[in-house]
Amino acid sequence: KDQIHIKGVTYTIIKVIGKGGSSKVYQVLHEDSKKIFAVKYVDLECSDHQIVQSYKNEITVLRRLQNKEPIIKLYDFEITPSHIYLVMECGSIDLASFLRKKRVVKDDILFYWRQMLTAVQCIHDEGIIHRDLKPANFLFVEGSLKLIDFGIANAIQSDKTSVTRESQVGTLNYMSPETIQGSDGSQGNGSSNMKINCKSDVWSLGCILYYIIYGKTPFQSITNTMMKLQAICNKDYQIHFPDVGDPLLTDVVKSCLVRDVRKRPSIKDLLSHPYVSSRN
Ligand SMILES: CN1CCC(Oc2ccc(-c3[nH]nc4cccc(OCC5CCCCC5)c34)cc2)CC1
Repeated sequence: KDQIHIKGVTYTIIKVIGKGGSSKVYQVLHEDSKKIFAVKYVDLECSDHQIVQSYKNEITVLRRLQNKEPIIKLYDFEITPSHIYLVMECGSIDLASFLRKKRVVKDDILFYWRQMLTAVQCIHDEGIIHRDLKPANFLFVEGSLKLIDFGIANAIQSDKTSVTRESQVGTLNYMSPETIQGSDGSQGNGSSNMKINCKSDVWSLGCILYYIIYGKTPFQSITNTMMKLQAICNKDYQIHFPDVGDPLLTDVVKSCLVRDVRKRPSIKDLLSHPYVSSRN
């Protein structure tokens, strides 16, 4: 049996959940407690100092956010010069895989939307902006959505070695216009103003909500990368919002996909939007 030893504790590998460049996520069994965990393994051999630091930053933030419900639990970790092991709670399925399998029932949309908003609000409250939010960053754990990562360290792809990889790593479909145009101050070329930069995550959340409602992201049909980027930034390119019989819901998704950052709502605004606040 393949086993992993972390801080002197033995875990038996059940299966590979996902693979990244230099990282893997396993579903493991903790022998003593017979509990299931997810172990994220990062090979630091061929990782430069920058990458090592990015993983350490991700761990620091993950530990700081441990008391927040919508953030994935970290139980233990081990950092050596050659590898990093993170023992985390194991979810049932990530949102990307879930949405590929089935459409969301309309009444569940509000439930998921509220949880995604509160999860992203947690990292914003810690001064973290993800800037690369997509369904694969959200995980179902006992029926509730939790944020798996904060966009600080490298991304993980789903382990579909056999099937063609529909992984969402590196997808541009959720990227905000200001991130594409580099006017969000992330390259230090402008205001590092938190209030404005948080809005990039609101755009991405809007793309996720759009995908949940309509089964595709707003610019998915534009396959040419350059054309896609231009359309995302082009104020004259109208995104269509077909009626789905819930004007409040279409109002929410429309408001997130406003290209003018100043006119785009904040997470706080979205949590007090009638769609969210007027229903139980
Ligand atoms: C395709 N198939 C995959 C297995 C399963 O989905 C998951 C199960 C557990 C998990 C997970 N739990 N704790 C986790 C802690 C960290 C990272 C995690 O995933 C990372 C990455 C895995 C690939 C998909 C994107 C997220 C973690 C995540 C997906 C069912 C669908």
